Amino acid sequence: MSRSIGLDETLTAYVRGANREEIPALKRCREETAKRDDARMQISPEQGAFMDLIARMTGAKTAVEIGVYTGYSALATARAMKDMHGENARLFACDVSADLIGIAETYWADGDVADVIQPVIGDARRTLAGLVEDGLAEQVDFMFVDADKTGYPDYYAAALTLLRPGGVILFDNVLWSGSVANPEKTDDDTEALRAITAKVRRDDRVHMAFTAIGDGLLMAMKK
Ligand SMILES: C[S@@+](CC[C@H](N)C(=O)[O-])C[C@H]1O[C@@H](n2cnc3c(N)ncnc32)[C@H](O)[C@@H]1O
Repeated sequence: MSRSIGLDETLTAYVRGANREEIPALKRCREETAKRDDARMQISPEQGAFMDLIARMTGAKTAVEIGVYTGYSALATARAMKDMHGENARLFACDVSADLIGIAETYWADGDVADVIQPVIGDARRTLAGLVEDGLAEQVDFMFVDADKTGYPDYYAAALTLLRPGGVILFDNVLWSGSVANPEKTDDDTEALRAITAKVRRDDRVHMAFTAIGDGLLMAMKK
């Protein structure tokens, strides 16, 4: 599991203690995922709390997540959505890995949100195009992008079609552990993250904020 960039252990503990306790299914997802070698892919509990609130602030009834991993962020989001809209909420949870979706589904069942999460296995570029074909243009309230960094520009283009006016998109990892501010880092992922930040910054179709929550969270609201 990740911790917010720049915070030491003491401040991280304070931030976690200042937030409300996770529901048991989120706690189990976090604790069991921590035993995996790739656990740093998971968002932090404070980012989960933040996403819960953004979902509530946008009144999210229809949402899309790209990059599920073991299901923590989708569970946090779907729980807020189901509290507001009951079984009418729908979160499309996209990942290339059927194995990971299978793990996530155990936590979603535990958190009583399996009925409002529709897992979609495959490359998210195709999944998003499919959602547009299925008539979801301008129907989506909230999107969270936390997958392959070089895909972010494509996900943003699709998001501008899918989001309703006032809908919000969050891009995770836009600080990339600080690499984006290091001119010596020119790998594809770092360059893609710089590019999406620059693109959103100059895009008149959205309001935006670049924040240092987690590993950097770029937020945009469609006008
Ligand atoms: C950083 S993890 C997501 C963490 C997750 N949001 C959480 O809360 O724990 C990134 C995920 O993106 C998935 N992924 C990578 N490339 C993808 C693609 N092109 N389409 C869909 N999912 C992808 C990976 O399989 C992985 O599970």
